[in-house]
Amino acid sequence: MNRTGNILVVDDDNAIRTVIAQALRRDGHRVTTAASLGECDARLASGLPDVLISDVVLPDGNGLDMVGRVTKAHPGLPVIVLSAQNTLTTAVRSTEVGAFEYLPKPFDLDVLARAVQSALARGSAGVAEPIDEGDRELPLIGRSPAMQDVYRVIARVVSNDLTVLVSGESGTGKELVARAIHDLGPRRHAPFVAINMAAIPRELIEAELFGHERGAFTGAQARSAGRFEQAAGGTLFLDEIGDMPMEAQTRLLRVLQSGEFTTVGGARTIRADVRIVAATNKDLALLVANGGFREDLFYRLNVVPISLPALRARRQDIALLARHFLDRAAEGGLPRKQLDAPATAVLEGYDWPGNVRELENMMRRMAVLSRDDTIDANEVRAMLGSAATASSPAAVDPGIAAAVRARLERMAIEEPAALDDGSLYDRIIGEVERPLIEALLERHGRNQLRAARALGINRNTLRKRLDLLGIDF
Ligand SMILES: Nc1ncnc2c1ncn2[C@@H]1O[C@H](COP(=O)(O)OP(=O)(O)OP(=O)(O)O)[C@@H](O)[C@H]1O
Repeated sequence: MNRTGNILVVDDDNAIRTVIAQALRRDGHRVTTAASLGECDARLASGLPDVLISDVVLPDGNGLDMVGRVTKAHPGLPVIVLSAQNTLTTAVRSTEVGAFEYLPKPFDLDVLARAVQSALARGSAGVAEPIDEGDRELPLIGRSPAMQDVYRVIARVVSNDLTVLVSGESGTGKELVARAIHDLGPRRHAPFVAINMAAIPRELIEAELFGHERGAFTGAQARSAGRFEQAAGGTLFLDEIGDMPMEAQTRLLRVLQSGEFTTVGGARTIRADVRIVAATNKDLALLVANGGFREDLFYRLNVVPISLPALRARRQDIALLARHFLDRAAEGGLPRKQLDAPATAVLEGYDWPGNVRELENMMRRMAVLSRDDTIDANEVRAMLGSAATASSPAAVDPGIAAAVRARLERMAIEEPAALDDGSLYDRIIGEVERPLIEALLERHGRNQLRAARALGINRNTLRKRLDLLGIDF
């Protein structure tokens, strides 16, 4: 059954305030509103609501500072933060100041209604203690809805020790997420230690993880601390966990169950005081189904799953990331460069099989190689090679796209039957092909060999096309 309660909505945008208030009233809640921090303080002074909903940017100050004060003074009051500044900073700051929930704008009213329900259900049963916030730089760039989801999960796990399993294609930022979880949480003053299961010989993985005693195996000349010990108090990042050999999986599972581990070849048992973040670019559930990964270990690791989107699934972040990497290159002493709008469009149209890493590397190369301060679309296309032109809808000149659309519209009026008679492809391509070939012949002094080379077709093909299109040569 739905609970109802007193809700205070703080937002300086009249329309948003009204829409939220109406929706919540429809659900049976009693709603008061405030358009500023001053008004909010006045409402709070005359009585606490059951749930406070607040925007971040308010005309007389920052909503998050107010939320921090309110949650400190009234730890039982659940606060839902709304924000159009959709960064990891806002998501994490919201959690740190003790907010119950963070919703990036624009949000779905149903989602807000559900958040209000769980806030009422939680009531004073316990809201996260506010954490003191220093000025920490947050590394993850991206404002797409897919990244917002990632930020919300990160914000939820930073202050606890739940095991996180990050999955995503290579270069999507899995290690960066692991580091963010470490850097933002209470373990940040202890080490972050990474180990890549795919990069270490299989027979050495257990010794690397748990350490070994002198003489434990051939070549073990001295006692060596493993990564679990090195990461004590901090975070252990198990990269490419899908490549972990079975025996090591069994041992890892025992450690996760008992909270203790034994060094290889030694009787010493050591308490495992680490937070585990694992990552995989393989489908671990599939590996489990095929018998390549222990099911019980999978569940132990997959307590909080974070799935990172491929860059092509969040194209709206590409411009932001590209600028960020150019700025970083400039800070690192390389020439400062910027991208013009068509160049950005080409980047946005490319599929980025290597994800953010590929974009980062390319921006560094552009910073070095591009001649002008402003990088243009041709340079980007040249750098991306044929892949960009072939796969990228954004790489099509907008003028050509508009001309083709206009041609189709004219056809629809003048000869509508042609739209359905199966000749469309040849007709339209023919219309584009003719001026292209003519222009190139002209450019190369009617030298067919050179025109064919420039077109990337052989001379015989060019001749056939000239014949077919009835072009004089
Ligand atoms: N959202 C992001 N914002 C800024 N930089 C990013 C982001 N995602 C990834 N990067 C950068 O891209 C590069 C690759 O990221 P990372 O090493 O975390 O990827 P990964 O998924 O762990 O890759 P792999 O599976 O190949 O190990 C790094 O240099 C990282 O700093």
